[in-house]
Amino acid sequence: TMEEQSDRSSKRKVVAVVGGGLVGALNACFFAKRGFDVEVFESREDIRQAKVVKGRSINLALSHRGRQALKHVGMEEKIVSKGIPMHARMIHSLSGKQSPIPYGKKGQFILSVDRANLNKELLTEAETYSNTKLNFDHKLQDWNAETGLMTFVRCDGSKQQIEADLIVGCDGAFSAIRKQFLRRSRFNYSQTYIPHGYMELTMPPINGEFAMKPNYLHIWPRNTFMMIALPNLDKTFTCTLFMPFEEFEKITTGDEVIEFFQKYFPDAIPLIGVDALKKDYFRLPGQAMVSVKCSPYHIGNKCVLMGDAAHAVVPFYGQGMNAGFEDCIVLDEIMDKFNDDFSAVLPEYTRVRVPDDHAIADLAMYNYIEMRAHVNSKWFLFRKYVDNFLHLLMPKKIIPLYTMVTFTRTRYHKAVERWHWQDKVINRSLMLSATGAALGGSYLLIKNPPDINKLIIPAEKMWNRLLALRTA
Ligand SMILES: Cc1cc2nc3c(=O)[nH]c(=O)nc-3n(C[C@H](O)[C@H](O)[C@H](O)COP(=O)(O)OP(=O)(O)OC[C@H]3O[C@@H](n4cnc5c(N)ncnc54)[C@H](O)[C@@H]3O)c2cc1C
Ligand SMILES: COc1ccc2c(c1)CN(c1nc(C(=O)N(C)c3cc(Cl)c(F)cc3C(=O)O)c(Cl)s1)C2
Repeated sequence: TMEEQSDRSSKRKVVAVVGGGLVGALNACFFAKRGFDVEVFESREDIRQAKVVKGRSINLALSHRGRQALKHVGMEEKIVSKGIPMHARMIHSLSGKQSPIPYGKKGQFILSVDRANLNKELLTEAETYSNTKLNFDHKLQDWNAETGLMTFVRCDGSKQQIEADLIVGCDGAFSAIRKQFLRRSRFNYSQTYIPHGYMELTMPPINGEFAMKPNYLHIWPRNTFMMIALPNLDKTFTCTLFMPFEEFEKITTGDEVIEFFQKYFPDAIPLIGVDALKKDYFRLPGQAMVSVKCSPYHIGNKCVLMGDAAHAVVPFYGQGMNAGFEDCIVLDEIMDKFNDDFSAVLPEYTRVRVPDDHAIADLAMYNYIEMRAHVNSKWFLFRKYVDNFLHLLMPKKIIPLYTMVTFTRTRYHKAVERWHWQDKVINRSLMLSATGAALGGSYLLIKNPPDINKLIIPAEKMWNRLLALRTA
């Protein structure tokens, strides 16, 4: 049993990782690499043995933070080689016009990776460590924060009691481990379901080739509605449609689906296919998206929450998994600093990581509200041009927020502070140049006044055009 095991090799502490998803599987590698006895407990069956059901290939954007974590356990190369680089966004306008906006310089790209494959590769890597054991069909039902005793239930209804020196809660947004935290005083918790849902649709290849240019993150920004598409190795795209639940509920027949796409994403209809669209759309209902923030992440020297169990974020920054993977590096660095002493490591992890995970949760929610409010293709293009122009003008001074988030390991809360500071600088310099122009202009006007009426119209037209960008 676990007791015997921990008695026998008393020097080797037992770490129980609850949840064998993306973060749990990666964490198992991190802890095994440090020489702990690692036991992973996953409620589902081993996804590597499930018959290859031609299900939907769900994909995710992997960026710098996540790659650094994979690199730490020697997995970066293996995962990157099976990812598809996306060097730019491809903005689809209502008229079907496609405009690329690069993510940055040549080498700056993000990767579209298959979620199921990533999970399988990480589980297999964890298993290569002799001091790691994977336990599938083990659903955590309850655990005791004082004794560290966990109760798992199997699908045949039997129960198993297991204890460990450290419990790492990686059991996702609806974490059972976190339930115990909720019963304790001074535990802060907030969760927000947003009114939008998401639905995945598949865009098949056309004549064996990608239906659209593959090395792009395709976006159809339509204020209230949005669709994005990421490429897969099998030359399909997985499209994610974001729409308020009340809109999902209005569409009940295949024809209404086509009517809706005709209105908002006309160019996507021939690419997905009318029949496929009518069928795919009713495969599953719109899925909910929740944002969870909590603190502290630990209890004593016994338990720590990581990944979505600690911070579920809305996906409007493509950072959820990247942040959860970065959690693993941060904890590992603190373990080095405090020599694996959990009573010092866990409080320090909460102190260091809570501000950053809360910052990315806020950023993602802010971007959701921003995209929903007034981001259509013109405004998206305009904003990114301004970002990139200012960055070109003052590369050291102005770094676009998404660059700090996606291509650096700048602490998330520092990136937000810098973004606010830069916004002030930009607004001030815009004000300065505007007043400068106004003063200079008015001086010239006084000196030789032109026929003012001829001026008003173009200025007003230009201003209205600018505003129209936001609402068109
Ligand atoms: C639409 C959408 C798009 C996204 N796009 C991106 C993206 O582009 N880039 C990105 O970085 N992130 C993205 N994310 C976020 C990403 O999916 C999550 O952040 C990531 O999956 C979190 O990993 P996790 O291991 O913490 O949790 P999960 O992946 O949810 O894994 C939790 C695991 O715990 C298991 N479990 C649950 N309860 C129990 C229990 N009681 N006992 C035992 N096991 C249990 C589950 O079976 C599961 O295997 C997206 C999310 C959504 C919804
Ligand atoms: C699989 O499901 C999903 C769902 C949502 C996302 C992803 C995968 C991947 N996502 C990325 N977002 C950024 C980003 O920084 N921003 C600000 C953006 C935010 C939105 Cl919402 C958007 F549509 C484009 C960009 C953009 O800049 O391209 C990246 Cl960089 S990658 C969002």
